[in-house]
Amino acid sequence: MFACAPANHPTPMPPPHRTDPDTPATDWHAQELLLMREVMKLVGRSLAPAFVLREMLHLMSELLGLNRGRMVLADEATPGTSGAERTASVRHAYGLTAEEAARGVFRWGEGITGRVLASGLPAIVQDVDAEPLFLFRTVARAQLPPQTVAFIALPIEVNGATVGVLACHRIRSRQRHLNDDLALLRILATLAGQLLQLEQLVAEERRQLAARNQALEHALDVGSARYGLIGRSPALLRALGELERVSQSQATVLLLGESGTGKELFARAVHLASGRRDQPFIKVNCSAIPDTLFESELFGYERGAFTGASTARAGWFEQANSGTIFLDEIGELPLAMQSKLLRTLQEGTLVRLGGTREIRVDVRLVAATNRDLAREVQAGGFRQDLYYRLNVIPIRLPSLRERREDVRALALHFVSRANQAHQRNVNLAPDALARLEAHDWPGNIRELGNLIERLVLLADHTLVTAAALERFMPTALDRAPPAPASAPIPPALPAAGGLVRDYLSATSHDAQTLQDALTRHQGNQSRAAQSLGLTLRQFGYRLRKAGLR
Ligand SMILES: Nc1ncnc2c1ncn2[C@@H]1O[C@H](COP(=O)(O)OP(=O)(O)OP(=O)(O)O)[C@@H](O)[C@H]1O
Repeated sequence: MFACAPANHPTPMPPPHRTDPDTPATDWHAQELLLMREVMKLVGRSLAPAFVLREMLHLMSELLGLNRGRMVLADEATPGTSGAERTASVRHAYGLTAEEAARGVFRWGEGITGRVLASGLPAIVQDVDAEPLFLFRTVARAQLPPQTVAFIALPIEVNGATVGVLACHRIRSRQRHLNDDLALLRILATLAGQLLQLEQLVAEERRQLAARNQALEHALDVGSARYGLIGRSPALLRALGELERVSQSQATVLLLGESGTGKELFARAVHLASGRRDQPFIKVNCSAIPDTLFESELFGYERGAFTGASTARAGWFEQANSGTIFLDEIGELPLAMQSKLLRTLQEGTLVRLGGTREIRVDVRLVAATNRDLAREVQAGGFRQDLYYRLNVIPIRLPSLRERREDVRALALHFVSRANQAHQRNVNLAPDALARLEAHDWPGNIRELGNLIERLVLLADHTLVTAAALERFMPTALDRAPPAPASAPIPPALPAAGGLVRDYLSATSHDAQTLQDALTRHQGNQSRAAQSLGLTLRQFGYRLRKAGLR
């Protein structure tokens, strides 16, 4: 007979039977204590429920004759599964074959096990043969002893919800009271629930740690392994992949891309990813050096090479020895210097200005340009042989338009950088981030970085919404076309003695002119300086004087 009894009113049991197979002298109380002691020892040894629960079922059988014990636990509900469709399966068992355990799957409400799952109440079947609801699904009748077999099933609860069933068979007629079994099984079911709850907590904690770990790994990835390059767009990762493939070789890398796409950061990444990472990285902006100074800047000079050369000086190439030299805007290199550069690249030697001695240098060249060098070659402005030499490994850097997915990450990166620099606490609202993402960014990352810096300094509220952002967004007016990439360097700076610049008043340009030049060139200081006929250094000095930097 099947009975679903509330926890504190177990079904009354028949008196012990004479045909009890147990030894009359069995001290059940001692057996129970032994079982509890062993189970507690197991818990102390391992909190892994799989191990403890299986051993618990084993001890139930060995010490108390509660056979074919099993834990039937709720299966993960797939989204949209209704209550009635939920299932539970045998997860831990003792005395069942693998096939029997595999058959033990029950829907909520199905058979005795399903009813315990659905009601949360214990069930005692005094005689499985007399109970129409008994399914014999897991263990066929033929596999059970021929005597009258009882079945006990108790709910396992976690946080007040039924998550499974602890069940077993026993010969009904034994010396030992069924009520005693029920009382003990209750304790074991409670313990099982606590172990499962603990397992859930550990799994949740582990999930949180894994997520945190992933976030930290991501930060590390972004911060160091990926050389400070923010972004995960396929276009950026493709360029980065190409970079990493060639970084170990000594070949010259030519970085191609619009202004502000991160060519300098990439050049540093080539250096950092190579075996030269502990050696110098020297950056030379070719557009900031007047023609007359190129040779002495790049290759150095000997004492007395020109008026004012009172001591010898090593040029950038020598200073970059064993490391990497980054020639930015290489399209600006005058033809005469192109030949000298080619010779140094081919022969690995240089001669200082005013000297005769050949100096050996081991330098890896990374060059960058936003010009179409092939066209320059056709137009006669760039040496073909140097072009071929430089173009061994061209890497094209995507514009920000081509990797809008990165705009958010970049914007947040710049916000945090500017907040730190200016001790502010400005944040971007989701609609502001969406607005930034929708913009075309003709000035690329530099333009985005500059906008965020202005915003952090000037925003009225700490949370910047799309509406508040609007006044900072570049207008058509700001988008005066940048100076043509092939514009000649303005004929400012006639050099005395070929190498010493003329004096130019430090107040030669007012703040507004400097700011306008910067705006016209999307914050690119080299180009802004160039457009005013200043060197980068002169421009920087004037910016500082005008309080703009
Ligand atoms: N992927 C990136 N992650 C973070 N910051 C970036 C990234 N790319 C560029 N930047 C930042 O954007 C600004 C412009 O980058 P960079 O100076 O390297 O551009 P560029 O292509 O060399 O420009 P130009 O050709 O005008 O010299 C810099 O402040 C740089 O730190």
